[in-house]
Amino acid sequence: MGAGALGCLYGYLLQRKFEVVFVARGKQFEALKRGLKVTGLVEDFVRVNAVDRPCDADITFVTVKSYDTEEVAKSLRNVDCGIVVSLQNGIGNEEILSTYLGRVLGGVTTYASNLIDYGWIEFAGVGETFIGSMDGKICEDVLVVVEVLRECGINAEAVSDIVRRKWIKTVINSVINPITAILRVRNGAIVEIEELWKLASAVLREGEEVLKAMGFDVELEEVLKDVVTKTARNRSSMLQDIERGKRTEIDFINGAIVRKAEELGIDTPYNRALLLLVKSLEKFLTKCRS
Ligand SMILES: NC(=O)C1=CN([C@@H]2O[C@H](COP(=O)(O)OP(=O)(O)OC[C@H]3O[C@@H](n4cnc5c(N)ncnc54)[C@H](O)[C@@H]3O)[C@@H](O)[C@H]2O)C=CC1
Ligand SMILES: CC(C)(CO)C(=O)C(=O)O
Repeated sequence: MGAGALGCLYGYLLQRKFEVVFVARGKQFEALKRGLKVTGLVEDFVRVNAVDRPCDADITFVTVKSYDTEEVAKSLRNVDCGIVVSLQNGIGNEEILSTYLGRVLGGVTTYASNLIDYGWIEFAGVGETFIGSMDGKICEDVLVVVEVLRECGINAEAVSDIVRRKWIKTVINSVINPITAILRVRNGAIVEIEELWKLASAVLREGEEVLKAMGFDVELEEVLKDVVTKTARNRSSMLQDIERGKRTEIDFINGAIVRKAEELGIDTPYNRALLLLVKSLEKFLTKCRS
């Protein structure tokens, strides 16, 4: 559901063994009717079953941007969508999906894909995929989804701490994504420029404080350094959105941290500033285009 960069990558890998339907829209739907081109780690061109509305399924992987989740959740009510798995970044998607649908699982993936053009993705990185239920139980649905992914050669693991993992990934994204998007730099700049590392550390500390108050006591400095170093040449997804004049997922990343911090009585001035800056940038770019 949402056959963009990540959805097409998962669809491509899953159709090695299973029947997959790619739910797309607009120009992407038109292009996928002709086929899917994959470059990067794999060079391929395959026929795919592309449709422009949801359909019945045993498992539905939700891969739209977070700001489209509610609309998608509503449209999935009209079909039997089976087990629903969010592979999205940010906080709140599973909660939105659960408002409208049953059997919703959370997912965290570090597989990487870029949309080069309509109907064309770059398979940019093999990673890991963690699947879990939001209440922490490793139920039958979790095991089924993990088995399906593994059968297709996707590195997948059933976990009992998906909420914690989602928050950790969100805190890492809350540092890298807005800073790179505002300054229009690649991820590596965060460790290469001393002042940026100072800023990144301050944002990170706020995220860690919120996580601690939630009961997730984690030290993320080494994790942040590792992600930045391994993705040094990347243009973060938020930077790419800003460059394309698209809306970003800031409300579900830094916005989620700010809201949780307010609930817990914690002040997060750096996160608030980044949130306001990226939201201003989105508005400014929209104005420039019109
Ligand atoms: N691209 C990547 O490597 C990774 C992405 N993610 C997360 O996965 C999610 C998706 O990211 P991308 O694939 O990069 O975004 P994307 O923008 O390439 O793909 C989303 C697709 O969903 C489509 N869509 C939205 N509403 C729809 C609807 N109602 N019906 C049909 N199609 C609809 C959009 O047109 C778009 O093609 C985000 O939350 C992102 O943060 C997570 C890990 C890696
Ligand atoms: C890890 C990182 C920052 C890699 O670019 C990412 O997840 C993103 O760009 O959204």
